[in-house]
Amino acid sequence: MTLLLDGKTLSENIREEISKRVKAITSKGYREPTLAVVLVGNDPASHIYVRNKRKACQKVGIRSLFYHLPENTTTPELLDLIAYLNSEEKVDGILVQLPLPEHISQQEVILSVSPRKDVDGFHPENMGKLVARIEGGFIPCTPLGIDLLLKHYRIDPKGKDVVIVGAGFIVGRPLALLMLWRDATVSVCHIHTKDITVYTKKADILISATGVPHLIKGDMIKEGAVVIDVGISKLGDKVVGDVDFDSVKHKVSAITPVPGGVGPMTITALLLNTLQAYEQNMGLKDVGL
Ligand SMILES: Nc1nc2c(c(=O)[nH]1)N[C@@H](CN(C=O)c1ccc(C(=O)N[C@@H](CCC(=O)O)C(=O)O)cc1)CN2
Repeated sequence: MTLLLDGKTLSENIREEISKRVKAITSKGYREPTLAVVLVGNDPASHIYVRNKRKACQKVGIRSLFYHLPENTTTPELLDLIAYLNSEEKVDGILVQLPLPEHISQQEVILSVSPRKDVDGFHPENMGKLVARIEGGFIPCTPLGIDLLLKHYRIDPKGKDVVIVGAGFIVGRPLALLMLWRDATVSVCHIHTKDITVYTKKADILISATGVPHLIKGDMIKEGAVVIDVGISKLGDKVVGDVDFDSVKHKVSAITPVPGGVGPMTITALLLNTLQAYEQNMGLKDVGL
């Protein structure tokens, strides 16, 4: 029997716990946690993600401040806004929705966010903590969401062959570091990999994050593997993942659906990171809370 790794239900349960924690803290007279969400331009998918993130914040008692800047915003203008948000004591977390318009330097923007408010975990200081296995940094949201999903279903990457298809900055690279932290043997396939099937067929845990609809077919997978699908694409009016679910589902021991798998876990991880930023900013652990 194939196990469906249900990110939607797990997310709802974790969000309920976050909500309780926020209520417990604010009922003692502390201000609410605050996330600044920055969106530049009019990418329709980004608008939807930002709206969903803000809705999720509202539901658990996190205040979100929304900064929507026009498409022609310059890098210095965006850096000015981030400098202001860095200096604002009452802003705990800063999220700059990606992708940014091409004329903006993503690298400069990522470097400008204070590592203490970097709830996306993209700043080199947080990535460095991931490399060095230092607790207390921020882990990027999709890798953290996948880690939580695996833990919940008691799928331990330790000693397993984990194959990641896609070496992007948001998912593939930080996920490889996190799976190494969990003591997996990690392979990362990317656009220049000669034959990804050589790798996918060996995977105990296969994670695909390419955005290429139905790239992964049943004949590319080992019997009994765990398959995690990070891709989200539109085929007509249907939302599909990187994995050809129908040809894969009978061959695997566990699989995430799209939608309802990794996507909701990404947003839940953002809420957890924001709560962590808030608790660190307010020194709540120091006062025994
Ligand atoms: N600053 C960031 N930008 C981006 C990130 C990120 O982590 N930080 N990740 C992606 C997009 N993303 C969040 O921003 C994201 C994508 C998808 C989902 C989601 O819940 N998907 C649903 C399906 C949605 C649909 O029907 O279209 C699902 O899988 O169930 C959440 C977050 C790029 N940018």
